[in-house]
Amino acid sequence: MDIQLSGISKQFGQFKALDNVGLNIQSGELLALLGPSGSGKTTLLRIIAGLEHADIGSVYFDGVDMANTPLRERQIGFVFQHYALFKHMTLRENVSFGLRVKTRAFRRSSATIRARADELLKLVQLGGLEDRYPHQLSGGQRQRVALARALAIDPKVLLLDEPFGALDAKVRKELRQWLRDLHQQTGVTTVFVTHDQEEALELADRVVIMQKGKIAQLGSVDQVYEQPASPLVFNFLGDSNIIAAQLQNGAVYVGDAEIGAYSPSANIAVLDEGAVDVYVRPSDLRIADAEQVGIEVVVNSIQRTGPIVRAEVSFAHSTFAQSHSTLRVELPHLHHDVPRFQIGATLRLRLMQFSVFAPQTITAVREQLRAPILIGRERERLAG
Ligand SMILES: Nc1ncnc2c1ncn2[C@@H]1O[C@H](COP(=O)(O)OP(=O)(O)OP(=O)(O)O)[C@@H](O)[C@H]1O
Repeated sequence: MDIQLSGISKQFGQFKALDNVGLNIQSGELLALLGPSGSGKTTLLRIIAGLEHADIGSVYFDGVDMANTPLRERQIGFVFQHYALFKHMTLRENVSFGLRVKTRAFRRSSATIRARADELLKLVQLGGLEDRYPHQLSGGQRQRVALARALAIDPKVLLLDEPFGALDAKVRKELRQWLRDLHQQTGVTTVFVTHDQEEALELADRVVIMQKGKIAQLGSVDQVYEQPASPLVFNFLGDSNIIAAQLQNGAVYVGDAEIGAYSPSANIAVLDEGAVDVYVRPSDLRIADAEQVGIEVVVNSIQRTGPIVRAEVSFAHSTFAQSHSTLRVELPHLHHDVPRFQIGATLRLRLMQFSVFAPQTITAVREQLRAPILIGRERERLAG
């Protein structure tokens, strides 16, 4: 089933939680809603579900306006962060609950319901545990029961609100892969909310990045990662270094070094020549070969954490506007560049991939971020 959201706005008192959101969710798609806390993700999910009403705008399922369709008729499966399983019921009873409470006319026989519950428990890899109670399971197992229960009603849409939010990192990773496989088997249109960009990028077909009640960007995982439409999107999807640069004759310069051509992405207004900010991920910096253009830096520190080597470097030439600041570099520990990252060494770094945006004040950059970042840019703007 496809879902169309058209001009959705929602206000809580004076606060605009959603501001004219339009979105088409394709049938069978796995779509992630990602964004900073308070950006409106859960509100949007609740409006799709019919748990909340939009002040303005409409929700269509397969082209049908849902305005007058109550929640119970929308055939939606939900899973929330805190699995609300019934403690006094076995797993089989939990999963079959939605089928058992249907009105007599729609209820299937006890044997059919039992078989369906057992089949779903097998699907979520809990076959054999049908008679256990929730307290006898791990957190990850309980969350899988919650998913089986949501699937029991043969939902047309599955809405997941931070379904793995309360679980530890390792279990989350396992469940991600598992959810991806499950989605491939069931093909149910699925929308899930997450704070975790890695989770969104790994799981979703497409990602919606929300900012202050609006859609900051919508695209495939590759599109949003490789062609972020704004500094917020870039920062939100991973670590950033920000370097003050110049745009001249279609090329981008850091100091005297031409680091590459300026190729504006389709979704961003073309920038004027002059000062710009270059955004580059620590993992997109490598040592330049002799014939390649590079930015000269000095290695300040090196840290080895498992499979990743992290270095902090500063610009080598004090004439550079960026000379007071540092960049972070990340390399896989077996990478051939690693031995050359010695403290005090002077190296030339190339930017394998970068984005260019209009310069922002540091306050504006910080406001968008959840975590502090290291920034390469001139002092005056640092004060701004
Ligand atoms: N029932 C409500 N009454 C008043 N304000 C609300 C209500 N529900 C949500 N809000 C506000 O609307 C904004 C958006 O909330 P929402 O839960 O949609 O954000 P979110 O992006 O899901 O955030 P988080 O990631 O922290 O869950 C927040 O500022 C929140 O405080």
